[in-house]
Amino acid sequence: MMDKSAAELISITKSYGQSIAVDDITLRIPGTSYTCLLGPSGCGKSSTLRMIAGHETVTRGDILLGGKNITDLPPAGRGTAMMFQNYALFPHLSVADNVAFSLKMKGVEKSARHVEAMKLLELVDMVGFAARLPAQLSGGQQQRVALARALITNPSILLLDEPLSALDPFLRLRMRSELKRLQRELGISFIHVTHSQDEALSLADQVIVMNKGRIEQVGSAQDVFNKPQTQFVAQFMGGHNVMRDGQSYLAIRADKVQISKTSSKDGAGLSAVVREIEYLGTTFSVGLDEADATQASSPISVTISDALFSQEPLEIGQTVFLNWKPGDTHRLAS
Ligand SMILES: Nc1ncnc2c1ncn2[C@@H]1O[C@H](COP(=O)(O)OP(=O)(O)OP(=O)(O)O)[C@@H](O)[C@H]1O
Repeated sequence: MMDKSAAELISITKSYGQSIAVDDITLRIPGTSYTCLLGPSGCGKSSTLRMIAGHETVTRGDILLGGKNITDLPPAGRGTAMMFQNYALFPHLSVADNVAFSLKMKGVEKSARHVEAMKLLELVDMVGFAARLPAQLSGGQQQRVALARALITNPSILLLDEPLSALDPFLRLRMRSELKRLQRELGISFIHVTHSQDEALSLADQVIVMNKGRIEQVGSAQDVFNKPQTQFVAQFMGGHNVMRDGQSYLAIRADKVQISKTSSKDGAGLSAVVREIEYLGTTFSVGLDEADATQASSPISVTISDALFSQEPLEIGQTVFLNWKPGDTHRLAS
């Protein structure tokens, strides 16, 4: 039997008037998986999520969940639940009543919905806060309540729109592992929209990189980071240099480029001038310009360990030679 939490988007397009926000995307979300939709602002990731949730109509295409076509179903009839960026809790309702809200709408009797709400609050470790109002909670606690409220409908897919962006960096890391734990424990699929590369890489079984309403690349976190297929993905994921090689482009990770102060005997190595040195704690990031570029070329970024840099410190303005193993380069499609 088909996994209830597997979804398919088939040739989905979303237009707002004349402008196309999502342009004919086709996508498979495996069951019981954590998927991140990643891309810059305006690339269409929220529109895609809202179409899956049923909060936005689909201009063209079909959405299947567990093999069933849900394209034209109302949000509550889809088997999806959504958690919003601002949590959207009702300020005048207690935590328990917020969590139980959708059961009330379904006509579930008071004591039964209270029992369910407490179960969900236990799942997110918030039982002790059941009687409080949202205003009496921290941002992280409000978020847990919002999660409990979304999960009480027993969805096959939980949709999360920038769920961590309102939290401070410390809490963000904690909630990140919490989300992953919940997804595993519940055995459903999470689809999480983010513009943060770190967030997507650390959470997702499947990363979907979007750009201008289209999908640039789909793959595991490691694939998308180590084997970017396009210039956009290499540059957006960061940590890579994109270099022209004849008619095409190559990507190479910043930590795979070696800097030496002298050229090797066979004269190999790209001559470059050090323009910037940034200390990042355990590593140094060195920015360089190609010394004899015939045309405008983008700066090259090299990451070296703290230990290596200390052995042979570099100076701004110094000319050095860059080398890398051919096997570490990666040809880009465009
Ligand atoms: N309700 C709307 N009416 C008109 N245009 C819209 C509407 N919602 C989104 N858009 C446009 O559609 C495009 C995609 O927006 P969307 O919110 O899906 O992108 P996003 O990748 O989620 O961006 P962000 O990270 O900034 O939220 C943008 O150009 C946006 O201005």
